[in-house]
Amino acid sequence: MKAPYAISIVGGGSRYTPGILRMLVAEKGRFPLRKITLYDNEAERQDKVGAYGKILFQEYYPECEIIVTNDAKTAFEDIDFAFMQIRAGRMKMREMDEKIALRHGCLGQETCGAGGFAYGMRSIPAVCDIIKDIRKYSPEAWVLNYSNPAAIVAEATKRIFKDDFRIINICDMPIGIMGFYAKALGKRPDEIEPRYFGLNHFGWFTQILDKKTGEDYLPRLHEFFKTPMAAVGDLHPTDKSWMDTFKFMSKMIQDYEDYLPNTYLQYYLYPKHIVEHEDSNYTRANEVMDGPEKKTFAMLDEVIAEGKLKGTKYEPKPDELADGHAGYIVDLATAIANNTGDVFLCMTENTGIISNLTEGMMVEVPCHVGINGVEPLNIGEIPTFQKGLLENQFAYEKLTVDACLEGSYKKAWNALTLNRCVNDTDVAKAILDDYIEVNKEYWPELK
Ligand SMILES: NC(=O)c1ccc[n+]([C@@H]2O[C@H](COP(=O)([O-])OP(=O)(O)OC[C@H]3O[C@@H](n4cnc5c(N)ncnc54)[C@H](O)[C@@H]3O)[C@@H](O)[C@H]2O)c1
Ligand SMILES: O=P(O)(O)OC[C@H]1O[C@H](O[C@H]2[C@H](O)[C@@H](O)[C@@H](O)O[C@@H]2CO)[C@H](O)[C@@H](O)[C@@H]1O
Ligand SMILES: [Mn+2]
Repeated sequence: MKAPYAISIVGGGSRYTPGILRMLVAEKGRFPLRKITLYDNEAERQDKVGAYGKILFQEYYPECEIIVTNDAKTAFEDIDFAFMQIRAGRMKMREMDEKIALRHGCLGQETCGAGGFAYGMRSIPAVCDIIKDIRKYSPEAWVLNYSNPAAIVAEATKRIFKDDFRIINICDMPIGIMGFYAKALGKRPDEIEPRYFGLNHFGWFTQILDKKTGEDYLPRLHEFFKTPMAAVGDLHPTDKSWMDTFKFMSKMIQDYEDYLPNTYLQYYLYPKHIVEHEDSNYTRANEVMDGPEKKTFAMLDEVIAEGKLKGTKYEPKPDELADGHAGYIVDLATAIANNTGDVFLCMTENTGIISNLTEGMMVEVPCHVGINGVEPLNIGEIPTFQKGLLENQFAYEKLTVDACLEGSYKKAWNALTLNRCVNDTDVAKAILDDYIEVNKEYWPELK
């Protein structure tokens, strides 16, 4: 692999793609491209993103070719990287995932609880079929996957693409939280580094280290975030449900003295509280469709109508690039291409990294990343409380992948019963049967 690189963005119609394109322009010095291909199984939205991308690259990256396609061969031939961010079933199925669970009195969430189970059952075949295509045309391309639910996708890709070290599953939540910690510390995000363990969307920060002095800021942050208002204010100005999520972090920190929790642990440690505060007629999927998604595509329409970016209100400005989502995946690709060994949180097989957890679990831990892939830092033994939670969550994730790959109704039922957000045999069956009804075109048949 040599610069300038060729990359494919899989799920090119994603609302995150414009941000990634802007980040690639900004990082062309460290990570130069010769070709970028947008690939999607739908045309309408991707064509808009593609038209925006062509204007952006015409003005800021003329040396890089940009192609928009629904054809796998065109998308995956002769590429060095695939950035994957598909949503199997799109937002309409996310809405179903969330509302069906709530109808049964259980958490409805994109990647957690019963919602995450339904989403995982769709994502496994969709993501794995695409990776098979990528491997057909570019056997050594790096596959950097954001497609959720990343924990379940990581467990499935580990099994189906054994030892394929160029498939890396990642999440931007810890980096989003770290951005928040940095503000509270009065530091830049790149001045601090996490020590962390867990499964994806189910983990804990154990240290927040100053990269220069090695000082651990976790105790200071623990004290700071015990004050509810400190956990939000202008530290994370975003929409209501994210503000609520970051506010709730204070409650978790007051209740749990050890470590700093990933925000997603709220769903597993306080499922009753969360369900009581959900609106089963208007869930996060509705908020996203009415909010960020609508805003992004309105922006694209305006830019396309204008036919330019320079001199308009949408002209990309360097200080407006603070996009954790785009930054993370571009930084990761840059670390691989330049063999930097920088530390990223990635999902990787537990080969003794966490000595008292099941071998093979796809744990999310700090890894040095370079041209030979991820090299995890050792974690050692973890406390019984976290071990108990993680082993149960892993059993749920493993059974979900088993159910999908084997077409097993029983294992799907077992998985849902095990999930801390369901935790009841009869409720699990009722939810499963409702999900089967609406997922016929996405799930394998379960017998
Ligand atoms: N890992 C993380 O931390 C993280 C962070 C943010 C978003 N995400 C994930 O990124 C993905 C994209 O999010 P979004 O809100 O932009 O979703 P979206 O609804 O815009 O979908 C993205 C694109 O995927 C395409 N797609 C769906 N199935 C496909 C298939 N089989 N082949 C090719 N394309 C397909 C859709 O047509 C759509 O254009 C989701 O899975 C989301 O959960 C992950
Ligand atoms: O509810 P959504 O669709 O807005 O977000 C779901 C995703 O949330 C996390 O990603 C966040 C990120 O952590 C945050 O810092 C900011 O960048 O927004 C992102 C997307 O909204 C989570 O990591 C993803 O897995 C979820 O898909
Ligand atoms: Mn995530």
